[in-house]
Amino acid sequence: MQPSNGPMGGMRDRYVVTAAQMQAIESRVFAAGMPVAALMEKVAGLITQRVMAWRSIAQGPRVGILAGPGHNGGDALVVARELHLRGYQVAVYLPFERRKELTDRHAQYAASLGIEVSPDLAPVLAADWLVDGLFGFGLERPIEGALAEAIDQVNNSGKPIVSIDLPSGLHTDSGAVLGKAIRSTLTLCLGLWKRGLLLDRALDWVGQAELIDFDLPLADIQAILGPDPQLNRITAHLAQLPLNRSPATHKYEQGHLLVVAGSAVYMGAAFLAALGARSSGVGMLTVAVPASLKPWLVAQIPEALVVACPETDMGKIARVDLDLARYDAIACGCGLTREATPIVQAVWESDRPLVLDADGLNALAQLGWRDRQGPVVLTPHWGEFQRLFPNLVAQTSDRLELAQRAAQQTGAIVLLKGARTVVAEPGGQSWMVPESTPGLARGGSGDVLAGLLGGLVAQARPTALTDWGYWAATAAWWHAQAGIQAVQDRSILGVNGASLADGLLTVARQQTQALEKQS
Ligand SMILES: NC(=O)C1=CN([C@@H]2O[C@H](COP(=O)(O)OP(=O)(O)OC[C@H]3O[C@@H](n4cnc5c(N)ncnc54)[C@H](O)[C@@H]3O)[C@@H](O)[C@H]2O)[C@@H](O)CC1
Ligand SMILES: Nc1ncnc2c1ncn2[C@@H]1O[C@H](COP(=O)(O)OP(=O)(O)O)[C@@H](O)[C@H]1O
Ligand SMILES: [K+]
Repeated sequence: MQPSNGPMGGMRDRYVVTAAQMQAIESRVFAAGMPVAALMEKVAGLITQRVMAWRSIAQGPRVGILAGPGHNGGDALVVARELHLRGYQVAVYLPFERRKELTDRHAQYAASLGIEVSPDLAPVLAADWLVDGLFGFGLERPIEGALAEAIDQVNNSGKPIVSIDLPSGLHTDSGAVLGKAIRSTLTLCLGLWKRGLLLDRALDWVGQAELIDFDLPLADIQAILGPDPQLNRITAHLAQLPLNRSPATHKYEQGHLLVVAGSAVYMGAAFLAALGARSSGVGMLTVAVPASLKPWLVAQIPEALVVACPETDMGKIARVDLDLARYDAIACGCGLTREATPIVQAVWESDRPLVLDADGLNALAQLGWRDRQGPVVLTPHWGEFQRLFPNLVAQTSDRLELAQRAAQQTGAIVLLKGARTVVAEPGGQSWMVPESTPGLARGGSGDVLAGLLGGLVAQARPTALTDWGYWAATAAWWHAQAGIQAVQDRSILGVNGASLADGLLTVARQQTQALEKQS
């Protein structure tokens, strides 16, 4: 699942940069003596290798190259030259009179080899596949006019497109479309992951994304991002799963999670949260549900201790008569219905670590934020987030920034669910989940995550807030990987509680095997 680009690939894979940070890192490399032209050759050589593996001459002999005025265009022109020398039929679209010097020289040399280089788009549109090297992280202003029309034609051509660094027209930091953008099939991000590529709003443009690791020195990366970067892309390398277990351990040492969930209307939510919790490996699982649900739930998940709570006429939990101090963590909210306020108040008053999801969040939006003794993890989807933080939503649409501001404002860990889930903790650390599947976009997926997260923190018992953020991000990563696994096993239609639970265990096994290989 991980891009494996050299022995250090896994290490660089975790970093996420803005355009300014990338520029600063590259400047250090150039200042240290690496010639710009030499780096361009190296990078374009790696891109060439990758695109040749993607489309061989037999699969697509005619290649159209879109080249811009800056070094993204320079990279593209070197790729054009290399593909030409290897026997592809290459045509270059270069619609800019003014170009950076290095780019200009590559354009000249490509033309001297007999490659068709022109401001005419037609030859490029006749190709089998395209390489987009119009703009990289240097895009400064919206794409308009003739170039915007050309991008429309390219997108409407339906040809497979590989973008160099990022789809031209996407803002490197925000992932927003600046006027017009190329819709890529494959994006080869150069050196370090650009922030904008990992945000939901960019996904329809990015296509499949891969990192081309060109060996940026870790010292230069860390000089700009710090030794312990604020923003991390969470991957298999970072996820410390499954949790260590001492041979002499017993069930209470492995964490005790209380799940408070379910109602007559939303019975399944309690079961799905319990499934997620069970797959986390938690030592003891107690599930508090309305009394009438107990026989059914026990039959579904016999290893859970199911507690029958007094219920209202409508089949909702009336109160939770439990000594909450006994639990290592509480996951509350799945399927409680909108009348969950007294339940949320009760768990809020305990000092136990609390994961609040679904109706727990809706109740919190009604109650308003009050300080609490124990740590809180909020796991909203976009709708719940808007209800909880209308003031923040009015300020920005950047999901990562929103999660960060919400964490700062409340002191909670905020896990904002989406196609690419983001996690932020109040101290400023945040995490982006880089891979997932739209197979997870169906009712119930989030309940499994809430249980999984609860089970994980009940075992890991983090203390520092950064560790809380890390474990929340790990749960989100694990859940997304399980979704990907479930799609592989059961098709995109087959992601459900059972296949997700199976997927969680498969991912845990893969992690164990990867660790064994390393040691
Ligand atoms: N040169 C090197 O050695 C390396 C180059 N890389 C490549 O260099 C790229 C960054 O290069 P640059 O800084 O030259 O930036 P770009 O190639 O992204 O483009 C910047 C150029 O486009 C112009 N421009 C910006 N917005 C425009 C618009 N809307 N309409 C028309 N012109 C516009 C700017 O004035 C500038 O000339 C990276 O994305 C990557 O592809 C590196 O990633 C790897 C190392
Ligand atoms: N398009 C998508 N791609 C990847 N993951 C998705 C997508 N849509 C939803 N998800 C994931 O599925 C889960 C849905 O959770 P949620 O919205 O709470 O649904 P529910 O309450 O019905 O379980 C979240 O973990 C979210 O990140
Ligand atoms: K590009």
